Amino acid sequence: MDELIIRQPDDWHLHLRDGAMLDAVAGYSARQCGRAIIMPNLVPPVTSVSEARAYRDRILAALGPDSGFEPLMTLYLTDRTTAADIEQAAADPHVHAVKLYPAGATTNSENGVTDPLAIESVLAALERTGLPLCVHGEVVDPAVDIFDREAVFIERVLKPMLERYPSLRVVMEHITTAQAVAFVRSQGERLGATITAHHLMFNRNAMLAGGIRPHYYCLPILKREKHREALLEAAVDPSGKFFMGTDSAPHPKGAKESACGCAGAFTAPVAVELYAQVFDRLGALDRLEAFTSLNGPRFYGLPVNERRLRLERKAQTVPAPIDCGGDVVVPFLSGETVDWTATLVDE
Ligand SMILES: NC(=O)N[C@@H](CC(=O)O)C(=O)O
Ligand SMILES: [Zn+2]
Ligand SMILES: [Zn+2]
Repeated sequence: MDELIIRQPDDWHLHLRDGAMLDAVAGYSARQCGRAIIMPNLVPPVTSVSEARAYRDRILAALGPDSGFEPLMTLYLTDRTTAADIEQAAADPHVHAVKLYPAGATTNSENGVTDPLAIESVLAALERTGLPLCVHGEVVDPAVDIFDREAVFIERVLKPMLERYPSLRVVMEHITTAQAVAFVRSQGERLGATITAHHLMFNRNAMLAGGIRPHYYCLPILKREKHREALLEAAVDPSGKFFMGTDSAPHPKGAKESACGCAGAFTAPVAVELYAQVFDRLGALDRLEAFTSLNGPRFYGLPVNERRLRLERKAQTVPAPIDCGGDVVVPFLSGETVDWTATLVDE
């Protein structure tokens, strides 16, 4: 197959940032995706419906009037979030989920939740309203090895949470382990998961063997090969529980190429192409559309997109570093070649 036309994908986990960075990066996602779940880990974080609405307006302004892109907003949970905040979020047409960052787990998570099982009234309100909880699923316990933090989170936090709140709807974001794949499979429809392109493509050798490559550093951290293999099986799984979430997370070049580099891979410029390459090499292009464009809308209770995206087997070079207000952002795999080229089909 050298050409394939699929329903327009959505990105169920995306960081667009703010200000000059937002202006520089937003167009890359809008060129491919119809909608995206917008992560709220700005500085300061997006914690209220009014802040989410204002952020949504800034995203739409950055894109201009003809983008057709719909930002699906989320609220950042803190120790101070109330059940009333959740009721208000659930009633708002632009807020589609709330995000749980265990405090200290990842980039801009300092204001996150200290003890996820302690926010009982918030979890009860989520269960009552049906608003999904998106989770960065890693424990922050310094005694737990960084490569085990996701698997330990499932045992210590996610399992008890799903038992206590049997109707709570949860998306385990950016899963990276065989344990996460098995756990998502073991639960009913109310638990879904997103998978990034970079976790499907690479194991931790890509980051650490033959030199340390900071652009491969993201959280949860890349794992060993057997985990990547489990993710590949999940991505092509007919269950519909796994869907595309790029976790495209731009940072200034200097913050990544540093003695203490920050976590995040900016994959948006070629996101769908990277997934296409993965599915193609698995001989599973026929499963791509379900993963990129059908499973996510089903989980979130939204219609599928009407537009179509054309994928051609036409090699392209991943863009050079992008200028944004004096800083530079380096796309993941910048300067390297990908096998596919995606273009939106005109309506
Ligand atoms: N994934 C990352 O490594 N970084 C994300 C935060 C996150 O999604 O955990 C970021 O905001 O930079
Ligand atoms: Zn995360
Ligand atoms: Zn993220």
